[in-house]
Amino acid sequence: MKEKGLLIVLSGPSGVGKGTVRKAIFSQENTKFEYSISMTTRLPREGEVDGVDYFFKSREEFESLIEQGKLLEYAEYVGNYYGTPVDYVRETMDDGNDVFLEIEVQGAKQVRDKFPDGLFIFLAPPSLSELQNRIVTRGTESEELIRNRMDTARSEIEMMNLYDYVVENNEVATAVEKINSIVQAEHCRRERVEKRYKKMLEVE
Ligand SMILES: Nc1ncnc2c1ncn2[C@@H]1O[C@H](COP(=O)(O)OP(=O)(O)OP(=O)(O)O)[C@@H](O)[C@H]1O
Ligand SMILES: Nc1nc2c(ncn2[C@@H]2O[C@H](COP(=O)(O)O)[C@@H](O)[C@H]2O)c(=O)[nH]1
Repeated sequence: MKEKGLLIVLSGPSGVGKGTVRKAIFSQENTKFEYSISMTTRLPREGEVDGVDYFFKSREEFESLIEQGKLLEYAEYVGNYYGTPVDYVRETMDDGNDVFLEIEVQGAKQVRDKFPDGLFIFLAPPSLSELQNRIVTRGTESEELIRNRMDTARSEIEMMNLYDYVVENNEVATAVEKINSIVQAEHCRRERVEKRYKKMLEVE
């Protein structure tokens, strides 16, 4: 039987650099992860493409997906819904491929409840002032939304002790290297456990 893929969850406050780090990971030639494109009711930002950055949905469409049980997790974040399509995640893992989710903290908590053996990584900012500086510099949010996202960030940072790993995003390349090593180490750990388990079953 095929080994199941690993579920990798990258989470952290808005503006910390999750998208930047994820894009850097996926731009590596040897990346073997599959990225799960989320659904959202947020309007596309300039340059964002439906089916690439997100699947953009109306509130009615999103609520219907919730009712049909089509989402692995979802959250209402600063006035919009965001969620992960469950079929894509399960099918990809069943095919033996690792799935990479880039989601906010409430959603990560729901995934943890459903997939306790997933790999949960919290991307942390060097400081709150640098976090604010990054959201402001990105230039995509109004002043009010920046305030809301920063308020939410404080409570999100308090949740970082629930994660398997915390990676500080000081330099993008260093954060990417750390995440690669964490995933590699997790694969090795699982292989070792699997071998011991098979050996034990052979003996008895
Ligand atoms: N290590 C870094 N050093 C300096 N700037 C960074 C770093 N990582 C990301 N940034 C910048 O910070 C801003 C926010 O990054 P990004 O959009 O990737 O964050 P995010 O966590 O995905 O945000 P959101 O959750 O709102 O989607 C961008 O302008 C990005 O270029
Ligand atoms: N719970 C989920 N959160 C998600 C998902 N996809 C993205 N996100 C997170 O939402 C915030 C805001 O995103 P933005 O694109 O509007 O800046 C950010 O933290 C994303 O990581 C998802 O499927 N579920």
